[in-house]
Amino acid sequence: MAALVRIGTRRSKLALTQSGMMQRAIGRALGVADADLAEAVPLVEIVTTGDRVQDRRLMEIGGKALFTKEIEEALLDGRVDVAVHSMKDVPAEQPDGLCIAAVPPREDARDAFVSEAFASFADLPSGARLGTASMRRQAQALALRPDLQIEMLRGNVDTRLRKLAEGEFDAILLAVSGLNRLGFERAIRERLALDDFLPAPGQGALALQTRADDRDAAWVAALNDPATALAVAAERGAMTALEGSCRTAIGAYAEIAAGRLRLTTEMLAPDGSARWRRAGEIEAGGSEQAQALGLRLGAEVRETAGDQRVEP
Ligand SMILES: NCc1[nH]cc(CCC(=O)O)c1CC(=O)O
Repeated sequence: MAALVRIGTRRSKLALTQSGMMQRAIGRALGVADADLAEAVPLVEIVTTGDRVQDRRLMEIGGKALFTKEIEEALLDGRVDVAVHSMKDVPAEQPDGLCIAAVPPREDARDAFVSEAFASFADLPSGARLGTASMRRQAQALALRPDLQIEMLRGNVDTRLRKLAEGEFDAILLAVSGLNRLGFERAIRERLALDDFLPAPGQGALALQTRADDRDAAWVAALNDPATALAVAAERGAMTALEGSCRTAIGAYAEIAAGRLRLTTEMLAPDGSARWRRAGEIEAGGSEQAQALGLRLGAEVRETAGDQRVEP
């Protein structure tokens, strides 16, 4: 049987797990039998610059776009037909010829507190070593607990859990969604309140990226969850207005309740000493209005916060 849809994927366990989930979903949408899945909807592994360069040079040479560049080239060349990304790693702008064609239902958007010795964030003793590479998590943790010692924690989810087990940190923060998908939910000691740790824009959601021509293909449309797509459009609108990058501490979270789309977005000083937050809601409708809500609230935050970027 010939390949119907080829999925380009990074090789990290999380990427392979997420791509495998979407492989099964695309197979179902196409009516492919389980036995034919690997041939009809193959996973094509691609190593990205972001995977090769695992140190602080990454921020200097271009940040999160480096996790998607080689996969986008494969899409544009026609070597693969779809890529599955963690939404929060997808830059604001799509390259010419590509689009985010579907946003599947979201996992838990919250951050997880992971620790061997301590049951919750509040239980951390004064001066405890908290591992994270995220400006946002650093600033939000320090806003609540300026006494903590934030330490750089890089690598994929397995590497981060290993470094915790080796005793380099008293606790680390990771996305609940990644841990759940990888089957590590037992590592989670606490799911942190959305209000304290407002998630990264798109956290917990996936993005199905295709060539612009495939935007309306039936197998793509079947995977889209309109409520998640709307929430993510609002969060990413805020991200755009806030010029979010690895060098800024920003958060955005939206959800639909009783037909209304409610967005909260914030920027923090990197040391957690100040926090600028806005919330607003509109009737849930089109993704353009959702994005406009994000752009408006994000611009308001940006206006009051000023430039809170950290120089590389
Ligand atoms: N930047 C790393 C990254 N990109 C996506 C996820 C998984 C969470 C998700 O689905 O948003 C993670 C790991 C983490 O933050 O713990």
